[in-house]
Amino acid sequence: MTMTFYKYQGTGNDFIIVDNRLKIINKKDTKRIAELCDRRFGIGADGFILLENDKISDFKMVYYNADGNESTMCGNGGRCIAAFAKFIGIIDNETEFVAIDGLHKAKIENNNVQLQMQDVSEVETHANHLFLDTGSPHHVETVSDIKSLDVKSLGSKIRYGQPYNEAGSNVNFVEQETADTFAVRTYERGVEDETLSCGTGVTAVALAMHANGKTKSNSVHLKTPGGKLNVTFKCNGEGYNNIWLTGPTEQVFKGEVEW
Ligand SMILES: N[C@@H](CCC[C@H](N)C(=O)O)C(=O)O
Repeated sequence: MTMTFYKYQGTGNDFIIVDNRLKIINKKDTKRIAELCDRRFGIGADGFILLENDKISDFKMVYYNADGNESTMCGNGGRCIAAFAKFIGIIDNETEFVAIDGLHKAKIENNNVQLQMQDVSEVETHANHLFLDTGSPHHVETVSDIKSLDVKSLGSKIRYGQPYNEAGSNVNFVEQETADTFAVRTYERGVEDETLSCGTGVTAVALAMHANGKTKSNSVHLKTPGGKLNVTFKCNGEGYNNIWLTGPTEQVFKGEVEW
């Protein structure tokens, strides 16, 4: 069967997106998803996303990591699928859709997409890092000289180490630049490498840096290797709500491939 796909990127985090409203895809074929995400033998992407019908919201987002396994929430993918939903005409400039972690609102202005993230009830503070779940699990560690860090090797040790083990965590390294600006590099589980940007990752970094007092601002700028993102939020004592992730998205190309 020939499948039409669209390639999107959000600050360099790239995705294959397929309109699966007519249920054309056999979702159990995770081997084929991994092949399509392969950067040498396939289309190449950090993740594979299906847009499906939903009974209570505008559409459903189903997210797979580049390894072919369905995973938890993807923030940049959520921003890209909102732009795609507008492109195929099922929404206008505002939407509410469902993903694995629940309902998300999104607002689109030209190529810029704002995505509301789930509330975060707890930020765990440990001796050398913070840990929180922003729809996906994130380890956050402050470093100096972030540019020269070997993110793949350090990230993979943490991702497979205690207490995360096989289930794993995404790993974010962060260096403060100004009172409300942080440089971030992320090792993504399921890609098993550094990606150019991670939406749930920068959301985790913004909240963690507020929780540990490194910033007092509730509008935090995050500089990733793939571009700039912004996270705004309200602090409600222990946790955070009204969390919005904002940044650019782009449709890179459309293609056809055998499924
Ligand atoms: N790129 C994503 C995160 C995708 C999920 C992650 N790899 C995991 O398995 O936890 C983002 O933009 O949030």
